[in-house]
Amino acid sequence: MFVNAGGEGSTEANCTMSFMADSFFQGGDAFQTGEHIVESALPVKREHLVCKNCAAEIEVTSAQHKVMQMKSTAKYEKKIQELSAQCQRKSDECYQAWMSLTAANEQLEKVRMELDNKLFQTYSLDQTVDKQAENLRNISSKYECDKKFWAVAINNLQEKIKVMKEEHSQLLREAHECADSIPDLNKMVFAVQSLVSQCEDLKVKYNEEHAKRRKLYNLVQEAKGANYSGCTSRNIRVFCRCRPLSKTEVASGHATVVDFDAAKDGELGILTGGSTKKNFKFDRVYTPKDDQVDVFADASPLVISVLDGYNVCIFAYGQTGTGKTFTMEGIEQNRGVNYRTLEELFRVSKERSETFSYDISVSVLEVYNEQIRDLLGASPTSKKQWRLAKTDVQGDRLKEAQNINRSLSALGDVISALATKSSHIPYRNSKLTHLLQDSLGGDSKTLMFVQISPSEHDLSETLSSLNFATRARGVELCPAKKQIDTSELQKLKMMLDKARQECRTKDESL
Ligand SMILES: Nc1ncnc2c1ncn2[C@@H]1O[C@H](COP(=O)(O)OP(=O)(O)OP(=O)(O)O)[C@@H](O)[C@H]1O
Repeated sequence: MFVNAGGEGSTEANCTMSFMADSFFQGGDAFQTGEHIVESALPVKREHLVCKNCAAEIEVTSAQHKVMQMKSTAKYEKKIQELSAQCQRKSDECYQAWMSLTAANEQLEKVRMELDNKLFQTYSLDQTVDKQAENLRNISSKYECDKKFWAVAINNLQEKIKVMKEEHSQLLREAHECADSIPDLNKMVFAVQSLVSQCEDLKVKYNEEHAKRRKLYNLVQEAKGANYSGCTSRNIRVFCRCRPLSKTEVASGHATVVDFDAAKDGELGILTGGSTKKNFKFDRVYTPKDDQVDVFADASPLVISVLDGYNVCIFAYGQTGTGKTFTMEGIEQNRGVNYRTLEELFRVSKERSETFSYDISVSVLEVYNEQIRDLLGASPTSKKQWRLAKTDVQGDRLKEAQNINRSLSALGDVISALATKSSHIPYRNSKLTHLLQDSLGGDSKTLMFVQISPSEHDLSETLSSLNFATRARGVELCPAKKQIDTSELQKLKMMLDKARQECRTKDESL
């Protein structure tokens, strides 16, 4: 039996075993070719081995088997050593290779990152380039549009210039023709200049005539005032107005104490008790039946005086509840003097707008307890506080009455001083007279409405008001001697008509 440990084996069918060294067993020098293992004659323990090639069972002794195993083990150990050394070498090589591979990978990674950066930069640059290209395209298309627009504009302008040049030449031709057709242009210019200066003269004369007319008109107005009072120089006119009996007064059966029989002549009588009657005379007397239109018809000439440059003052005086507000302010459906005066001012100033220009401003003031308040400039809150101040303070009624009396007595003093032509007029004694300084006396005109109640219950107040009004009307100012006769009035009227006629002629010639 043979153990074929590798290549070809020989076949022997005896008990002698011949082990051929096999090149397969490297380092297997324990098995020399031709080496024989002889069995001893002693009975030995035998073991069976199985051929790996042919699966034949081989019988060997234990010693043989041991030798075989030892040799084989040595051989394998040597082989293992060689393989371990080889393995170590390969491991080292692997390690070296791995190290260089890692380095290469790192290098590669770096290169890859650089490449990414470059790519990113390239991408950004691409985008910038795209944007720039887009901008360029926009600019270029705008430029194209502008170019077209300006080309059209230039064409139009060229056309216009052409037309203008033609017109210019046409005008030049016409100018030459005109110059040829007017032999003496200088003479015409001179004539026009002299006409202009004549016109200027006429304007000056017109203004002079207008001023004269204004003076004459004023004289007539004063003369009219004199008609009622018999005086020429009076500048305070007094209109008396009596309100109707109120519903309460009628219901309470109050009797009327005012007699209006001679009201048309500016006279009224007050029944003071029994058959006694006290008479008063004013420039006008209005009965309860006279309305706002009647009242303003008489007041409106003063408006003309304002526009002629006079200071004018219109005020209402009288006991509480007698109609001062009604006369001055009126009610919404039936406006009083204030509104109608402003309306008239604007109407006349518009009528005169070609000759004169007027600046009109309005202020509304309240004089209360010797304090002046601008009603147009006041805010609603302060107005409310003002009203509270009027009513809340203790003893305010007394103070109010004292102040009203002070104002009225100061007004009376001013009027007296004016009437007596005193060198000192006490305007500063009250806020009211101070405020009215420019409108009382001097070249100013004053109209006072004295308001009265018809009721017998107000008799004493009515008499007091009428007495004050009579004083104010300036009895002392116009002594009876200074009466104007009708012939003088007639003369003034004729002068006024003449001036008017002259003005009209001048107007027409202008
Ligand atoms: N001529 C008139 N015709 C009809 N009603 C009148 C006339 N005058 C005054 N009244 C009425 O009499 C009342 C009192 O008038 P008004 O308020 O004008 O008086 P006043 O003098 O201003 O009062 P106060 O001094 O208290 O302010 C009002 O209701 C008003 O409408």
